[in-house]
Amino acid sequence: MRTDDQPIRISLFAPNGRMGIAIAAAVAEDPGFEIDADHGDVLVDFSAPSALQASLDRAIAAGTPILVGTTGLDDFASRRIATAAEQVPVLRAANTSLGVALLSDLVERAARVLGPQWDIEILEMHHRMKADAPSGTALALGDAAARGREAKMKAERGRDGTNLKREEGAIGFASLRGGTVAGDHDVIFAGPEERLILSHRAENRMIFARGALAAARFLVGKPAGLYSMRDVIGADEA
Ligand SMILES: NC(=O)C1=CN([C@@H]2O[C@H](COP(=O)(O)OP(=O)(O)OC[C@H]3O[C@@H](n4cnc5c(N)ncnc54)[C@H](OP(=O)(O)O)[C@@H]3O)[C@@H](O)[C@H]2O)C=CC1
Ligand SMILES: O=C(O)C1=N[C@H](C(=O)O)C[C@H](O)C1
Repeated sequence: MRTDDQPIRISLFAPNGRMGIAIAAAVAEDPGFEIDADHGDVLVDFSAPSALQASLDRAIAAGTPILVGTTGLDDFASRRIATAAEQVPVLRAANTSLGVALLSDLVERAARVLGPQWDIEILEMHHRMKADAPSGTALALGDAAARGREAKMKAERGRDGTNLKREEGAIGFASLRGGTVAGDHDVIFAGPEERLILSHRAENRMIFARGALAAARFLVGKPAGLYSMRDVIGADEA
């Protein structure tokens, strides 16, 4: 049994990926953590949708919390996560940066105050190697906006063609890819003759890695359940 003065042991499900390497670097700079491939206090999964069930099974078998940072997950995957969260603590985060956790709260509030007359468009840009589009963060910010409006999400993705007039209440998504961009997100509220733009710029992947460690620290000792980065920063209590 781990005591509070011992480092939190992190098991990386995908240690050789870009995020696996970044998290190992974040652990190396923080004496509060260490890597333990087989006996972690928290399992950290930044991999691919096809690996989700294996990582959830591993956490359940070990009885440890799991951080799921993988994006591109569909509704079926969401149900798998909810089922796993009945047995172990699961924190699902499309974006583990603390800035985006706060942005999600701000977007929800802005959407609530501005109402459906203000159109919402979400623009994201990422590096050329990214597999999924729109980014998980963009979709999660869209969900936050829909919650703020108290409306079901009506997504407009990948516009191309004619007769594309916006559907009332829709949330639009656009994706750019190129270079080494760690992650840019703009949530654009377009109203009559004015725009409000809430933006986040990830300048380096280390922000996701350090946020992942904050999430891991949060998870230690928690009961089974589904958690988010908003729980980590206490956004819903503010
Ligand atoms: N939540 C957040 O803040 C962030 C989330 N992400 C998300 O994290 C995920 C990983 O991103 P990134 O590290 O850049 O991607 P990479 O492609 O660099 O790494 C993915 C890793 O997952 C492994 N992997 C893939 N499929 C499987 C499988 N079926 N079983 C076991 N391991 C597997 C790969 O191993 P191999 O090469 O051997 O196949 C590789 O090591 C993506 O979904 C990305 O969108 C990224 C950044 C931040
Ligand atoms: O693949 C990435 O790199 C990132 N993926 C996450 C996403 O899909 O939102 C988070 C971050 O933007 C970087």
